Amino acid sequence: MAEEQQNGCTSSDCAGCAHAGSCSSKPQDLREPANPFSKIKKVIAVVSGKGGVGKSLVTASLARMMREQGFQVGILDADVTGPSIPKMYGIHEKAKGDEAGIFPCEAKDGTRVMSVNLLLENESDPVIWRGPVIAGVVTQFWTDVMWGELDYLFVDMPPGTGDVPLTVFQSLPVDGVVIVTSPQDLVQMIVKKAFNMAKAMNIPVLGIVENYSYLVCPDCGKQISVFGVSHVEQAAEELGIPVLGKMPIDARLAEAVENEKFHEISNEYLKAAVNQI
Ligand SMILES: Nc1ncnc2c1ncn2[C@@H]1O[C@H](COP(=O)(O)OP(=O)(O)OP(=O)(O)O)[C@@H](O)[C@H]1O
Repeated sequence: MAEEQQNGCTSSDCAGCAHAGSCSSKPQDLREPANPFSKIKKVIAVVSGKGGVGKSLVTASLARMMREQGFQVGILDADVTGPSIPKMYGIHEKAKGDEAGIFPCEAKDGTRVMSVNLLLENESDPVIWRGPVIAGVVTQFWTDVMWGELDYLFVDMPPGTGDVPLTVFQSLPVDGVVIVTSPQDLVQMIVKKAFNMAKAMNIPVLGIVENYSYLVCPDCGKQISVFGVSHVEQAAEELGIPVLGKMPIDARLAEAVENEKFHEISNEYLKAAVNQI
């Protein structure tokens, strides 16, 4: 539940309310200040309605793309119970800090990364914390991490619309959201939940990425729709947002993740996203 306002409304209720701006109960600003050693121009959250649709891969692909364009880029791994970003880049060191805050670790391409895995004694230790504690850690990745000067900070969100996405949307100055989906019908309904959450929090949805859209047969080059016909254009039109890309199942991407060499990847399927984010 979002915070109670004076008249019993919640801060997120204002988004669709006819009295927004004219009633006495203004939405509470719950934003946390960034660390004094952070100067971040744009914060982009990558969300998905459900798990396993390739959200982390899309987050890292967008970060790589902007890095290739010469921008200073960071990734805040808010997927605290299933962190995958450090391993994708082959980062296994521990993050260091001093009294001013924590330093993000740097990938081989210069991308700055912060993840709970960089703070755990042993990176295979499970995180068995309750929602509010996890949400608190994610907020600290904003307030306590010295990101330095960044053009883009990408936030890899946990799947769904739970505690952490709510905290990120309320506590960080998120400039836009990218939604990742897969072609199944069921997931399209789940996409609307992610879309509606961003809308309720007054955060622009920059577009949608469909993953696992097809597979190219290595012998004949035919595109096979493994998970059924794509409905992403239709869903995007309905929601009034652009399609930022359709990604096939591509062994090259999976290998880069497996071999911890994502800093060498160029994900050409998301080229259209450069001008949208
Ligand atoms: N287009 C693709 N081609 C090949 N492999 C892919 C593709 N997309 C994702 N994968 C692989 O699928 C697995 C799941 O992807 P990823 O971790 O990005 O999903 P996620 O949505 O972030 O998962 P979670 O919900 O657990 O956070 C990873 O091993 C990733 O390398």
